Amino acid sequence: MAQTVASVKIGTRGSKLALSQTGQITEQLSAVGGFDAEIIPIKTDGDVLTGPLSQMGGTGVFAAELRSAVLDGRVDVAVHSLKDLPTAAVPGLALAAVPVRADARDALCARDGLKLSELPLGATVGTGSPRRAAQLLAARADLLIVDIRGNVETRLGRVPGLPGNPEAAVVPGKVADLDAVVLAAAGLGRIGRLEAVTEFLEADVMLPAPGQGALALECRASDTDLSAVLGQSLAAIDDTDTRLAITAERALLARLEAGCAAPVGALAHRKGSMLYLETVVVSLDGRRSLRLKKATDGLSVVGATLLGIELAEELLAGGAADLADLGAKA
Ligand SMILES: NCc1[nH]cc(CCC(=O)O)c1CC(=O)O
Repeated sequence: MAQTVASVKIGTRGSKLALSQTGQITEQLSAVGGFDAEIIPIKTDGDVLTGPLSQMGGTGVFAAELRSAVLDGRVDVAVHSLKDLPTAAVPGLALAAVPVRADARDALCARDGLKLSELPLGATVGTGSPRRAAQLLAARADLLIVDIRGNVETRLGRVPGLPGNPEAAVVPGKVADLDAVVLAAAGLGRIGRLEAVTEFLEADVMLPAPGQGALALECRASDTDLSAVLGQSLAAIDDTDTRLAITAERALLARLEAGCAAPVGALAHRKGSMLYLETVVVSLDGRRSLRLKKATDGLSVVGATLLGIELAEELLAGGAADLADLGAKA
């Protein structure tokens, strides 16, 4: 490289959350140095279309356009939220880095500082996620789940009085009509809205989506020019434990052939010489669930993958497919 500084194009969705996480990652990559970085927002169908997520072809819409931008050279690297990245491998793309995971938990953001157990009978809780809805109903059958979508701030805006919400008068026509919403703690942290959280939901109440809280950097698999410039930086931000955990979670999801709307939670973590994976499948009404946990001492990508596949097969043997439509996209 001698004295030349190459410019690396980093692709991201254009939402505030995506821009903020991409900005943070770009700073970490640049700290290792040797290149200039340019952040390029890519519009995705998920950003443009409105209406229920379930009618837009699933979460894959968020990732597909970013992925084609990498493949056709509009950008060199894409920064994805890992939980929005379909598990099927895309020829020509490589998972270049998985940075250390942020808080994987879901978080309740309720009016008046209320916790889940303190919400009044029949309280309204907003979420567009069947996984969150089913687990909320499993904990509190009386809740009224309201299907909402939109970006993180729009969702927070549905709950009156949350710290950081704009004054009601500033957003005419927007009603704060819900008792609570549930969002990923990681996303709230990345846009500086953690003070809206009234309760972090632990794994026994709500298991997160596979990959939640983690990011993925994807680049062209055969781009040797890029790896010469960026290889060291990518290696520096890659986190082995996070890679193992998300590998197990995603192998489970892939083996279940679970669609984006499947009420499946999964969370893995390494502790000492073991990798643990916990999973739950819940019927949409929250009445029936199957929860399993398994560990391996195979601390490798292969070991993690096998752990995910084996736990998925135990779920299927236990009747997971009778509890819920695992392939559900709607
Ligand atoms: N489905 C949207 C989405 N994709 C990634 C995050 C942020 C958290 C993360 O990186 O896992 C969110 C928002 C949310 O679920 O609250």
